[in-house]
Amino acid sequence: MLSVQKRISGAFSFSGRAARFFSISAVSNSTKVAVLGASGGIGQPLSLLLKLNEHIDTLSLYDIINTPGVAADLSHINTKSKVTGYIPDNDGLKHAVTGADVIVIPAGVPRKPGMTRDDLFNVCVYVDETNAGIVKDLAEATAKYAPKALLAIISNPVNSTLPIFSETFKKYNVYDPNRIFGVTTLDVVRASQFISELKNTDPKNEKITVVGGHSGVTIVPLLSQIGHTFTEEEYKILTHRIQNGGDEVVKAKAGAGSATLSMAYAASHFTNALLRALHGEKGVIEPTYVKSDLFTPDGIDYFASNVELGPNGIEKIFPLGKLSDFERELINAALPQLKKNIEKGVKFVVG
Ligand SMILES: NC(=O)c1ccc[n+]([C@@H]2O[C@H](COP(=O)([O-])OP(=O)(O)OC[C@H]3O[C@@H](n4cnc5c(N)ncnc54)[C@H](O)[C@@H]3O)[C@@H](O)[C@H]2O)c1
Ligand SMILES: O=C(O)C[C@H](O)C(=O)O
Repeated sequence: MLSVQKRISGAFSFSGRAARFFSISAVSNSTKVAVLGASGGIGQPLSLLLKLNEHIDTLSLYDIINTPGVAADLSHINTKSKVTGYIPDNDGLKHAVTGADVIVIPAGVPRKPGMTRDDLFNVCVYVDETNAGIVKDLAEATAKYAPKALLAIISNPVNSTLPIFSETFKKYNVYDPNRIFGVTTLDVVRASQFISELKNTDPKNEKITVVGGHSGVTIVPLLSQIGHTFTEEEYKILTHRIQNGGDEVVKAKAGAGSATLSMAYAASHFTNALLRALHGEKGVIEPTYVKSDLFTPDGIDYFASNVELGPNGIEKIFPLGKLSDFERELINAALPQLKKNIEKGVKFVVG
């Protein structure tokens, strides 16, 4: 775990006549990141990107299949982190998460054409496992063996899987809402790319906040806040494309899954933001789906908005800021759907 203070005694020899001895104090940057679902379409490229991350000392890969091979392959890359692969045998999940500072979770089945993300909640793919069941099992293990880790949940439907994590942690009396994040970064990445295509700009300069949740109408890009002028038609087209970016990929992959490479990039970006904050960087702000009071009066306990990250997770949740009439309508359309998705996740654990 990070922040273990180590006292290091070292001998530094100088060439020539003098040889001097020093004793120094240093913070051990022993940072462990675990990926659960590491052999999958997202898990593998994400693990590759994390292998390149200088903040990470130990990369722990867990999946029900193939992780020894993925870990062996990645371990030949000449970056500093040590890679270990675990499968369920021999308490693999326990060992994979124990001591982790950050746990990233892309475990679960992806959509096929014609499905909604919500359909993934109940679809049985792995014998008798659904995404809801997979996430609950992983939440239980995490609550038992790594309750202090920062958690980044990618598994769909994110609007419901985050509440499953929260309710499971409550059952184990280890719930800290500041440490559990639903990853909505792909919506932000897409928004920036789609805007740059329309405006012929460099996407890296297109910073956009996407709020709400992570499915269809619950994805609300705040296009009025970015300093471009759009026609009403452009507003509608862009918003529709950002809300349905996932469907674009699912359709193009024609039954072979959903976004994996762009998602790995997005998850790597978000994980890096968590790590930067863990390592003491100030002012790290990312849109993410979290336990939030912004819409509590509407009966909604989770909402994505800009969040400032710190060493213990959420430092501050920012309000949405000034909205256009169009965006207010989008939020109004998002709330009932989000409420249903959240209730479904809570019910799955609480009954
Ligand atoms: N949040 C987002 O923006 C976003 C974006 C893209 C995909 N997703 C979601 O991410 C999930 C994974 O997508 P994918 O394309 O990588 O799917 P995939 O089928 O390629 O990979 C999923 C992996 O999870 C593993 N797995 C299954 N049960 C497990 C368990 N109990 N413990 C550990 N691992 C387990 C599988 O063995 C597989 O390797 C899907 O639910 C998908 O909808 C979310
Ligand atoms: O669309 C999906 O099912 C996967 C993911 O949520 C996405 O936005 O690409």
